[in-house]
Amino acid sequence: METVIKLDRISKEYDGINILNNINLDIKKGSTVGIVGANGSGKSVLFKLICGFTSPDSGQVYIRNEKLGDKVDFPKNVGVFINEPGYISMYSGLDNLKFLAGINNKISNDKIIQTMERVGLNPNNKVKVSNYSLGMKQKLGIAQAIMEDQDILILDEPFNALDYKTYQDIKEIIKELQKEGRTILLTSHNFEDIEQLCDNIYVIDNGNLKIIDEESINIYKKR
Ligand SMILES: Nc1ncnc2c1ncn2[C@@H]1O[C@H](COP(=O)(O)OP(=O)(O)OP(=O)(O)O)[C@@H](O)[C@H]1O
Repeated sequence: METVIKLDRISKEYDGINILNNINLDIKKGSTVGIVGANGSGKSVLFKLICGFTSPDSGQVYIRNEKLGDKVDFPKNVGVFINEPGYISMYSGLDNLKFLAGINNKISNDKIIQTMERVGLNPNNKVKVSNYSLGMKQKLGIAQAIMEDQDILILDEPFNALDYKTYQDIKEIIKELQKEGRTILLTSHNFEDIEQLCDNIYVIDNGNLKIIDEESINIYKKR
């Protein structure tokens, strides 16, 4: 299976502390990979390195065999969901997505509307995003990450602070995206979700990235 994300000996430190220490990672097309680790262990830093939002102190990130920082700083066709995504608060959800879609200008308004409906948002809802509930904002974030049919999805805590119904809805959407063959990188503080959704699970521990195998999985379930 083709490798779509490759981290080659990546190190990153902040304020003299090694957040990621010489890590390697190889993610195959169409797989779902979970990253777990304690608060502050470096999960978001890892995701930001893959999105090109920050650069490593050493090592290389390759997305679809293209080295970041060479010809491209930001990889193409990568959908990113980060916690508390920034929106234009006085715009409606639809207008926010239209604005964001205008950057690449590759999808129609119909596609945006369909994507909103897909994640359970009403495109005709004129409520400003500043008045959206947290769950609505999360759904809008997912819509933005998938609306251009991005084949790589970086989902940092997509289930955070959701009510049960919205949590289930977003989980179902992720399962559909898996069936569509998208490559997904996921974090969650709920190990059960990670276990249920992911083909491979890694933990960041003291700057090291280790795969969680069948033998060690019970240790993490208990945490
Ligand atoms: N821009 C930055 N400047 C300084 N320190 C940073 C920066 N970004 C991240 N860090 C530090 O890197 C460490 C890892 O942060 P990161 O956000 O990746 O943790 P995390 O594993 O995603 O945590 P959580 O589970 O709480 O979301 C933290 O100690 C954080 O303070």
